[in-house]
Amino acid sequence: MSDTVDAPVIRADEPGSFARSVLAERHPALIEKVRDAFPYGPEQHRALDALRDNSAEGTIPPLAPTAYDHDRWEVWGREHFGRSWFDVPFLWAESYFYRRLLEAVGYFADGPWRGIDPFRPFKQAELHTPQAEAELAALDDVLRRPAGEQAQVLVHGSLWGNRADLGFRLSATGAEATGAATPPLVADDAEALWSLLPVGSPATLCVVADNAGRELLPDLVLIDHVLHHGRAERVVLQVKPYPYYVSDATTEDVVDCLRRLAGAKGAAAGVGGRLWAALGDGRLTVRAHDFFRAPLPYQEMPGDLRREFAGATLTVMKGDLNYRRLVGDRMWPPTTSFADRTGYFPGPVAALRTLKSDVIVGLDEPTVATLDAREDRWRTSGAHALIQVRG
Ligand SMILES: O=P(O)(O)OC[C@H]1O[C@](O)(CO)[C@@H](O)[C@@H]1O
Repeated sequence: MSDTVDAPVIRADEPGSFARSVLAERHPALIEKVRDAFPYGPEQHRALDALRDNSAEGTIPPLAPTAYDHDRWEVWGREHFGRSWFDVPFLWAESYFYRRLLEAVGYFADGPWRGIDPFRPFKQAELHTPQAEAELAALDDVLRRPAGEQAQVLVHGSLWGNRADLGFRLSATGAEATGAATPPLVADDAEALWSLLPVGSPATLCVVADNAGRELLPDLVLIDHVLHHGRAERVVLQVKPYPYYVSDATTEDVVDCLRRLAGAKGAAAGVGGRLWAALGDGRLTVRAHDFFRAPLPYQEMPGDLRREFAGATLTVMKGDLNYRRLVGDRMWPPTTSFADRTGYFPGPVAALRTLKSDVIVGLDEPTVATLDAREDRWRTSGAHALIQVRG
């Protein structure tokens, strides 16, 4: 690890970079989308204007001393307050932007808007699109196939479901946005993943969720498969403790997805019913550890979370943000070993991720050469995906 540990931390200081486009283009667009989705009052409009102006040109302000979780952000932000949003680590800047956005809409304040998820309308809409309907209907066929085939299809469903996040679609176009074809994976350790969960083993699977809506539905179907076919005795689903990165799943989103499944027709309803029962008898647990909304890499996870991961037979990290936090949000040479980068992780870990930011490790030379030769934006377009495992 030592030869690559100095890979540059990703920041948005370079005009034209992906990180810059997220802060300078996606964030203002998101503010307007949230503003339009709710009948907010003048105070919230003023706060949203202030956030829009500040995050475009200003320096990063600390939270007010009376703010919810002020003390924690004082520590997390010590080195960054007073600097430009573009000069601090990209991971930190995005995370703090979402914290400020919640503040602007009154999420933490006493009053009627307390606890109202500003992204909920978008997440809910996703559950009722024709695509979601078709994906649920397709389960009638998929769940009749042999178990091994189901496993293969469902892990890919969960993987490509990650392409569906709203933040990404705020700027993606064409195939990137609609999620048309799915090319071969740039790394595919699916076999290693399933070998860690043999049928009949008393495994505990931990799934660190990413997006709600059209990603969480296939995640839940995959979890049902694992429990139903005896590949794990217990599953822990980790979600965010509050709304984050537009579409990240919270407990409320899990409940919405379970209701959607249970209320569907055919095989999907069976999945919903089994998962509902699994929550009732403790085979499935939902947790929302506070660290999941920290602007930090997993290498800095607290002891209780470390122990929790250590107790799992396998932890599956879903999505791009979890990948950045898992391997470190740096410009690693793409052939850097995934096993080395995740060597600190306290147990076997798998990443299921579509490529939506600059970070990438664990590729072989020929794959990198082919991608570089064919596409300018293969790291960020969302058109490619990977399954990587460290056993
Ligand atoms: O939902 P995912 O897969 O974690 O993707 C989130 C990604 O979207 C972005 O926030 C950009 O919108 C990336 O910076 C981030 O890694």
